[in-house]
Amino acid sequence: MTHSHEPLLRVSDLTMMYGDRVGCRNVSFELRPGEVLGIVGESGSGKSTLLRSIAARQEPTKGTVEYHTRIDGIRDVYQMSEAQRRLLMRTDWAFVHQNARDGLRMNVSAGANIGERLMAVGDRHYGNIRNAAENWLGKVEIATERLDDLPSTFSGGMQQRLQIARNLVTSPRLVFMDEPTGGLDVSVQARLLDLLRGLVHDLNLAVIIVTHDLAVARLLSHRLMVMQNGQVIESGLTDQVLDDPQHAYTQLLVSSILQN
Ligand SMILES: Nc1ncnc2c1ncn2[C@@H]1O[C@H](COP(=O)(O)OP(=O)(O)OP(=O)(O)O)[C@@H](O)[C@H]1O
Repeated sequence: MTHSHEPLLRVSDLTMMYGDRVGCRNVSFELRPGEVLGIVGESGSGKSTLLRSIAARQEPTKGTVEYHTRIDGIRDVYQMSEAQRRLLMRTDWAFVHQNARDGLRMNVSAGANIGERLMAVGDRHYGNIRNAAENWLGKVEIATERLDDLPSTFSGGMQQRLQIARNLVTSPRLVFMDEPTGGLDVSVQARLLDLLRGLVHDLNLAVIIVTHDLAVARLLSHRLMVMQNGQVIESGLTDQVLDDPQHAYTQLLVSSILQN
């Protein structure tokens, strides 16, 4: 069991180069259980590169990502075997994509999308799996009578909520989110944000969320990292960073939002 004073995740000196081009450079931070970290910055600043490198989706050029696993204690995720890393990614970790289609299987039912992740961790009891799927549809505010429908018959907001249910059914402790409300109508975004905030709080999830939307960052994150040209130029408590930005770039980012 992880004690709350121990970090769940430790990222040290993470650098990702694409040839000569910097994706992200020298990023270090720790994340505790239940903590929500927002990564903000303009397009091309390295947010997605950093997220992918932390989430074991793209091996960095340099640096380490250590995670406090339930079974083996602290492990460097890039030193794990492929099988161990895959297991981690579909049990204790989750990844919510901006485009729900990237995180769902569109040719199987909503219920199967949720159940599949449970089966991947060894659950074989059909009744239990169906109950869990129904339960999770309810939690993400989708009518349970839609259990056997294909995700392609869902609205964009419903697909995103289904993706969240599929991700959370295995009770992960760390969730990566890449612009989870991007591409949705403003009213749909607000409802989704509300739902996410409730789930993150109720399930005590640690989250790393990439967003270019400072309002989303403010609502969900405890702490913020501001990126520019692949580097973290400012970090701190969300309210501190947004209300009293120290770096000129952060000041510009905050004031440009306020003017809109
Ligand atoms: N697969 C790739 N190959 C080469 N260069 C890449 C690749 N992915 C990203 N980059 C470069 O790395 C830098 C950071 O890009 P990244 O996509 O991480 O930024 P971002 O902040 O997530 O941007 P956005 O908000 O537009 O998604 C950019 O200069 C980009 O051109």
